[in-house]
Amino acid sequence: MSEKLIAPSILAADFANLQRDVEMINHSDADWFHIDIMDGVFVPNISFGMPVLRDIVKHATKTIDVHLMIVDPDRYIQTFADLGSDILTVHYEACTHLHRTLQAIKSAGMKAGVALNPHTNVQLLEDVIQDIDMVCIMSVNPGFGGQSFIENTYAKVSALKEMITRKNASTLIEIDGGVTNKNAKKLVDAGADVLVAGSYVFKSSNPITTVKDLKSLVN
Ligand SMILES: O=C(CO)[C@@H](O)[C@H](O)COP(=O)(O)O
Repeated sequence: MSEKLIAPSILAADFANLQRDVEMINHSDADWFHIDIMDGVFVPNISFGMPVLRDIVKHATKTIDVHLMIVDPDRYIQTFADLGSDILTVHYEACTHLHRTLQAIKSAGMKAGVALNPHTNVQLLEDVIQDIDMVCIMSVNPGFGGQSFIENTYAKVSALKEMITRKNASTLIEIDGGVTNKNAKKLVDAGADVLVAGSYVFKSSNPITTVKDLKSLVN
């Protein structure tokens, strides 16, 4: 079984102590930085943009996993590559020409991810799954941290895993929203490879221990 990865979501960090929180992730057992970019149009919230990402990248020593919750993401693919994103995830619901967008992300030197809102059926990816490096299944409605996990996610993960295996693809499955020690093992057992955790890590009394425990729970 391949190693399961933990990606703390910077959205739940203390933005007045951002360098401290970035260094904390550097020194933890976490694998990736998960960075949420929200435009206030695709989702009803605005997070932060390029200058903040640039400064995170300056201090981060791990993979930069950027999740774009924005309309018309094609406009910014090269910008996020230049800023140092390793993985760029766009929303299925925001892309008219998803195949073209995936090609553009890869041509810019990044891994290409596709995020699915809770209402979006995984079967819609059947014809492009071999072109996708990672599918991010949203287990909350995107836009805010600290929401409750949607239970139907387990069934989506199993269905997607079945498709990936059947198509002989090497796509990773990432889960984003409401991840805690209560659902992590069940998600991995269903086929998840990467767990994004925001509030559960940053609002805990000892984030380093929380990440360590989460990591060992799923490996
Ligand atoms: O994309 C999002 C929210 O839209 C997530 O990345 C959240 O940041 C996860 O936060 P928690 O649910 O773990 O607090």
